[in-house]
Amino acid sequence: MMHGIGVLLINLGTPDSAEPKAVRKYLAEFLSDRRVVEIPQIAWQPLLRGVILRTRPRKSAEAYSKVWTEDGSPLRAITKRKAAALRARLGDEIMILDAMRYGQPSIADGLGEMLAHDCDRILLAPLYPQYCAATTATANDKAFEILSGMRWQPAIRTLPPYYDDPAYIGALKANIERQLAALDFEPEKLLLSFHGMPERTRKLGDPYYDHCQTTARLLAAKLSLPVDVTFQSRFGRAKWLEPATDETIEAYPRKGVKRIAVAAPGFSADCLETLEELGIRGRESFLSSGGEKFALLECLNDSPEGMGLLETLIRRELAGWHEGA
Ligand SMILES: C=CC1=C(C)c2cc3[nH]c(cc4nc(cc5[nH]c(cc1n2)c(C)c5CCC(=O)O)C(CCC(=O)O)=C4C)c(C)c3C=C
Ligand SMILES: [Fe+2]
Ligand SMILES: [Fe+2]
Repeated sequence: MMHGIGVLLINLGTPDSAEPKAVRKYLAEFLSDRRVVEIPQIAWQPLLRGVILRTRPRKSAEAYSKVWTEDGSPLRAITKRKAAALRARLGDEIMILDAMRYGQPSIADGLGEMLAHDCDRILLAPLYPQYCAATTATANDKAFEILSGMRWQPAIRTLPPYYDDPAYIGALKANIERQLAALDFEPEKLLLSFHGMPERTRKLGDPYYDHCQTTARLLAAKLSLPVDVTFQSRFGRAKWLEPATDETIEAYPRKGVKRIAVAAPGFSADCLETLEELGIRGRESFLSSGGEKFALLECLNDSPEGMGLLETLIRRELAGWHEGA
């Protein structure tokens, strides 16, 4: 082999433990990212330090503790499993590592390990199907920030968003249909819930909202049950993308929809936002408002469909770098 090739799978990040102290550290890093909160720092930092970091860590820690596993944070454990499964598919000539934009394992450590193993060509793969500056761009920014200190940089490629890729839509369809077939009831509706962002970010030109709508439209055309699209995880008082997942779920029974399945196609791995917000709080709110049957479907994770997709995407981006790709 003439060139060392590295693939860095990057996901959002997660605290090191479900303790308030670890959650506070994570939130401080996450919410100080100017790509995530687009309020001038002079106005934002006092609010963050004064109010948010005094109250939210305890609340979020409680939520994290409900979904924490033996392998730690679901997001981190699943992303790690994805890397291992991709290694098995691509072979050990290529160095495949997982990293988190916030927290551990860090992008700096991942890149450091690749450079120590003479990788001179590195594919950065932020695992977000829909582009958002608050997720995709900040992951790449972090990697380039680290490279900015190097005299001799590796060559870099970045994985493009894949929100309309037939391989992605096909993987979602297969994964969702497999799970629907295994339910003990027939849902009247499939809710597709995407993570939200401020409406202002959309007005400023971020394509995320349109990417989500395109994914949903292409997927819905391949499924046989009616689909709704909503946005979850609203944070703060500003207007976020609508309609809101929580309000939609609560209103269904009143409108005669009593059996639903919920999927979160924008998340490459299950995490706090799917397992706790949808799977626990969403379920409770649906059932207590008169709903009868509720199922949260798993994300692509390291399922056969999810790994088939990831292998397709990564091989495509390695073309010309790796012969056998
Ligand atoms: C404050 C603004 C936030 C924006 C903008 C935002 C965009 C965004 N986030 C994801 C994916 C994930 N977010 C997760 C957790 C999470 N998100 C925010 C805030 C914003 N997200 C917070 C404060 C948190 C932490 C938990 C909490 O206290 O509520 C996660 C899960 C992390 C985990 O550990 O499991 C994911 C994944 C996307 C795709 C996105 C862009 C639209
Ligand atoms: Fe988020
Ligand atoms: Fe090779």
